[in-house]
Amino acid sequence: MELRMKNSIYFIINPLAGNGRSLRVWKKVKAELERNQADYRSFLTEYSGHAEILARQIATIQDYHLKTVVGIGGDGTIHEIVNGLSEFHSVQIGFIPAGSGNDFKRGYNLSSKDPSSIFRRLQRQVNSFDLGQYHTGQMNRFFVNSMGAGFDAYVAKLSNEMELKKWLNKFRAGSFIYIAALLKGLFNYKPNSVTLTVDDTDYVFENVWLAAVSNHPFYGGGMKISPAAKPDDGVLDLIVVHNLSRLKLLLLFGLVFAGVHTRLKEVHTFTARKIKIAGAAPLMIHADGEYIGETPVTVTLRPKSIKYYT
Ligand SMILES: Nc1ncnc2c1ncn2[C@@H]1O[C@H](COP(=O)(O)OP(=O)(O)OP(=O)(O)O)[C@@H](O)[C@H]1O
Repeated sequence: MELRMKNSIYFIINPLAGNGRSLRVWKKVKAELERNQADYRSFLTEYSGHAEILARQIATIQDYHLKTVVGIGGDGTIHEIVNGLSEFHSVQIGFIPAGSGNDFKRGYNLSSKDPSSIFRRLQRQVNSFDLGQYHTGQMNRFFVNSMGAGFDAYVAKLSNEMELKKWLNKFRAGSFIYIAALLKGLFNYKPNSVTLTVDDTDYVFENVWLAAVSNHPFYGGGMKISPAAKPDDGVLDLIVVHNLSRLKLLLLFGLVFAGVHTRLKEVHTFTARKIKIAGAAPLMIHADGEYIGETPVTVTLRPKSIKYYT
């Protein structure tokens, strides 16, 4: 493919996101770009992981000419684009939310009412945000929303595997996927002993359901897991949920949409620049809602190192 063009806008579209919603959105955006005679190129993703490869290829081939890459899709798409561009610090990222969960949109306060307004937004100044980074024995990668160990990773794995997801997406009821997976996981998951190293201090928690590290409040399609988290404050927000019955955990997930679960005595919150999570037995971990492996995992932050148009 011939990619070399000066200062044009590159679009990466996941045609499957939001059960095809992103293609409808792309049609509107394209019409707006053509009305404005914009200099742009576009690529549709063809498989899982393709957005990351495309973003890296575009940035590598374009070198210092590249200014803007815009993703259209869900949280999985922006996760891949950010990972593809993580070493290209001058690239500015735009995103048009068209997925089912859309926590990235909520967390970074992006507008999605009029997708074609992206062209006007791209004329404006970008803002710098913190970028979460996680390291396991095998991986050293980035997250934009949150990552977590334990029950939430288990639920993420279940929800991504659920056939119900496609069906619910048709009715724009994506948030219910997480609720269905959560109910299923609730009966199967066994809490564990976990050691957390928060900056330089060790804490041991028994019967831990989950330890979640966030860059902004939203998780799982609109739940405010870390209500005080801010994507540009230079710290990660950690929440630990332990020592509670299945019934109370269910109650907690009812409270989490309003972000008032942090008042419960079984919920502990921390802020830190570096967090290590290690379970007595390996715990499942997720990054931005995708199951990625097992603990131990170390999470750090690159302050204000990524530029998004909001
Ligand atoms: N052509 C493709 N075929 C199969 N999978 C794809 C393709 N393109 C992208 N994907 C994968 O689709 C997954 C889901 O995409 P994405 O998260 O953007 O949409 P969503 O699940 O509808 O939204 P959200 O994550 O906000 O709920 C991503 O993990 C991505 O890797």
